[in-house]
Amino acid sequence: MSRYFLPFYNITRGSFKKTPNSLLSRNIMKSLATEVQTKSNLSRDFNRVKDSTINSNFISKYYIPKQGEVLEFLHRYLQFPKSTSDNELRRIKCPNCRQTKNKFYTAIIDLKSGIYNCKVCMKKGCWGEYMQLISKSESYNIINTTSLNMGGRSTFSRSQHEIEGFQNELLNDSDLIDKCTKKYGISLETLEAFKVGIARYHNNNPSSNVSYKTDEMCFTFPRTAPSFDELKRNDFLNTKITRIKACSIENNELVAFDPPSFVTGLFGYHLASLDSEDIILTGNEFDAMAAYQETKIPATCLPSNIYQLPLEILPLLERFSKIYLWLDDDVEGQVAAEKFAQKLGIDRCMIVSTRCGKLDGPINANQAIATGQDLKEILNRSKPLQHDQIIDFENLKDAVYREISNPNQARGIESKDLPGLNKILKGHRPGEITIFTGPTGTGKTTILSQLSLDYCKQGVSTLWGSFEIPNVRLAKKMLQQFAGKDLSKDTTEFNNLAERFQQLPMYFLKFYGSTDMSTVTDAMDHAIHAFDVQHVVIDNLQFMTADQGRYIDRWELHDRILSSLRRVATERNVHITLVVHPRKDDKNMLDVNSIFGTAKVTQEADNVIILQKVETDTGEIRLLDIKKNRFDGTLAAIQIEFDSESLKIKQTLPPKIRQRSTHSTTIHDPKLLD
Ligand SMILES: Nc1ncnc2c1ncn2[C@@H]1O[C@H](COP(=O)(O)OP(=O)(O)OP(=O)(O)O)[C@@H](O)[C@H]1O
Repeated sequence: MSRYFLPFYNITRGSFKKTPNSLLSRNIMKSLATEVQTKSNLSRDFNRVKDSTINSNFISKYYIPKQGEVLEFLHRYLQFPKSTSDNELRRIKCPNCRQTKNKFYTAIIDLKSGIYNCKVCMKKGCWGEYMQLISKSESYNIINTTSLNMGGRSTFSRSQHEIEGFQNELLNDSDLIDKCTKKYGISLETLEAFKVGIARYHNNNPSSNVSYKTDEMCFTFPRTAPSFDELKRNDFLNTKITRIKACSIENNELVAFDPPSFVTGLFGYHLASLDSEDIILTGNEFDAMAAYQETKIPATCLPSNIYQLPLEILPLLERFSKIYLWLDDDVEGQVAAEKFAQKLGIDRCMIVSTRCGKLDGPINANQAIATGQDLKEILNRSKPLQHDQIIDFENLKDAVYREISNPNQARGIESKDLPGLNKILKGHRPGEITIFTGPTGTGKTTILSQLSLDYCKQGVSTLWGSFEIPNVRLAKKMLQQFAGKDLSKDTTEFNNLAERFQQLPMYFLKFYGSTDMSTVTDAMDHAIHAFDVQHVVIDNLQFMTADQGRYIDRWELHDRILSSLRRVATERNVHITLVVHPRKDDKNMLDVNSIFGTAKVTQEADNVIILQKVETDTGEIRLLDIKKNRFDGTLAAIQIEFDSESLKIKQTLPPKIRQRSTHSTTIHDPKLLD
């Protein structure tokens, strides 16, 4: 039966209704007529991102600017908007017209929607288009580990023929299919529809320490993407398998991606025919299958294991007028859902809360199906994200409950390498600024490299701005820390390690040495949009601003930079770690007043960490000394030891944490140094 004879469902009004036959055929003709158009738009958007480099700045046409965003952007990109009689409108230079003396400021932009139109060329455009035309993507200069030549195979490890056979392997294993039905509630038909299979793969999950040398039997979840190169029927969306995600059947920590380098594609994308208006986006494959099985709405999941919606995926979702974001109903899941809704356009996104207010309800679609819930009902109770405005407690209640019931997630990501740090700072939270200082050459970069890697392995997408040491040297240091040993003594493991390392959401700014802050801010903004960056490390303020501030005082320049970083941290909800050198004084121990700059530097910071180098009778020791902690005020120091094999620090055992009063002027009790 052709898909056009399937009943049309209308769930926008919260109910499933069969469409009458006459209307149905009209709808069919209409959708057939628009399909060719939809397909060519999809092809154009898809190819634009696929063929471009990592600098691409694709912005969804559904994206809605936040309050004040349009004006701020116009000022930042020196567009000098002119006022009009209407307070909501500004006259601007048209980004499409060729400008001549007589033709200036020919366009009008709406400050709320960002929609612009030009009275000379008659071009009308949305805010996303305007931003793309004005901000030059080449200037972003961001690279990932693949661009650093640390491996990066982007072709399959198996032949196309073998990959196509994975599905049959599963179909022949009735015990496993039985298990899927009993354990996950997923039927054979659903497994077949999503082309799920089985095959042996070795682990390349960077966050697990499990051996990656032996192959394990895994479920294979293919990612599919449109294929435009064949001259087939134009009313049909051809797709092809672009990447396989393999998850061990026995151990869910074991995950492999084939090819390891990112390739555009989504799980179950082939199930969304060209006339599909709606799609469900879930956290993982079993959630997507559960949602599709019960609601019959095409469903897909995030491409990797973390809350990241890469830029390359956005064009694939442009054709849907409604996107249900069905992520885990906890703090991390709902924060990610809100972020993705902004990126995809809040007016077409519905946020699904699986618990539907029930405190002990299921957390995701897979748990919901396993516990016999009505998934259609859960979907019907989804809500749109509110536009920026004042909200009452009723609207905040669910979020407050999620924070109370998930205190660990609310405290932030904990360091696995330095448990003592968690006892003091409690975790690494978005929206904060950490100032990190210490005497020259004592290991600031080394420690931040280790800590950022620690958080990144747990899914925190990270952007490094290394203005002092070249990216290749920093990445080499990080890879050694990732391996936990000196790779120069035995290079045989390099390829395997690089394959796992490049799965990390780790990005590097290509800027080096003195760089204008507005250029850095643009790149940061872009990385937050494109790679869902949650942690930015800037090493260091002095190198980034060297030779700048000729016309203003250097300290004033630093103050302005701190204000601008504060804005990014708060508005974009990212953690910014900034290395600031101390003033040149020869005091043995440093304190907050030793940090270079005015008091504003430490005032703007939520956390201040000082790497102390202390001479004792028994030799020199190093401490990580937390001097400011806005989260709960705990101040203490931990003693650390450096291992030159792994280039990592560890806390000396047993942890010697000494609580100190915030107002104490005593720096350290010498007994700490035993
Ligand atoms: N805790 C430590 N103890 C001893 N040596 C260390 C320690 N941490 C790092 N090192 C080594 O010291 C050297 C300098 O380290 P690193 O570049 O991290 O210091 P830094 O404080 O960032 O330097 P700078 O002040 O120049 O920015 C490196 O060779 C590194 O391997």
